[in-house]
Amino acid sequence: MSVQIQDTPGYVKDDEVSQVADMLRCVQSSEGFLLVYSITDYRSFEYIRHLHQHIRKVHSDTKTPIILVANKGDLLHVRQVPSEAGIQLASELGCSFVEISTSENCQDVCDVFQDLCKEISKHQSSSNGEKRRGSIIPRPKSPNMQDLKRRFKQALSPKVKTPSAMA
Ligand SMILES: Nc1nc2c(ncn2[C@@H]2O[C@H](COP(=O)(O)OP(=O)(O)OP(=O)(O)O)[C@@H](O)[C@H]2O)c(=O)[nH]1
Repeated sequence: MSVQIQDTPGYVKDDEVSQVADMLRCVQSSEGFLLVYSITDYRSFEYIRHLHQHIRKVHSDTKTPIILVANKGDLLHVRQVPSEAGIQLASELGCSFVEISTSENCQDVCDVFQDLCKEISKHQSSSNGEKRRGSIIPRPKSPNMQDLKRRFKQALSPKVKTPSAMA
């Protein structure tokens, strides 16, 4: 699997038409999403719903992989967004949730990207499976051998014309 990562701007104003168009293009070409906010910035948390709506506009499939990521987990003394709020939002949006600190634990970052890749791969194989199932042409029923034998014998036997058939 090859991975291409696209970082989008933190905030995109709705009246910045070209920025919105750029973001929608990026969303369109993506197969999975990490929605990241900072636990020290309530505005970044609130903005997640907005980003999620943009994704849904483009990917109506509710199974498109999305992970909600709460970042800056090391800055607990200036926390504005409780973990519970993140968990609640993730459940509302139907996605998974993780709280990490990119500056303190780079393994967390690797893990979250790996988890997203796994979800994308699972999603791809399940949607490919659905496509395949939808395109299968039903196989003809296997012939009834007794019936075939009977018809074969009938075809070989000399035809006797009955009087009624002659009339
Ligand atoms: N303490 C701490 N600081 C962090 C963490 N992650 C990022 N930062 C800092 O937060 C600031 C913003 O980080 P960026 O990586 O520019 O964030 P961004 O999401 O790209 O921001 P946008 O440009 O708005 O998209 C930088 O000063 C980072 O060093 C973290 O986990 N802990």
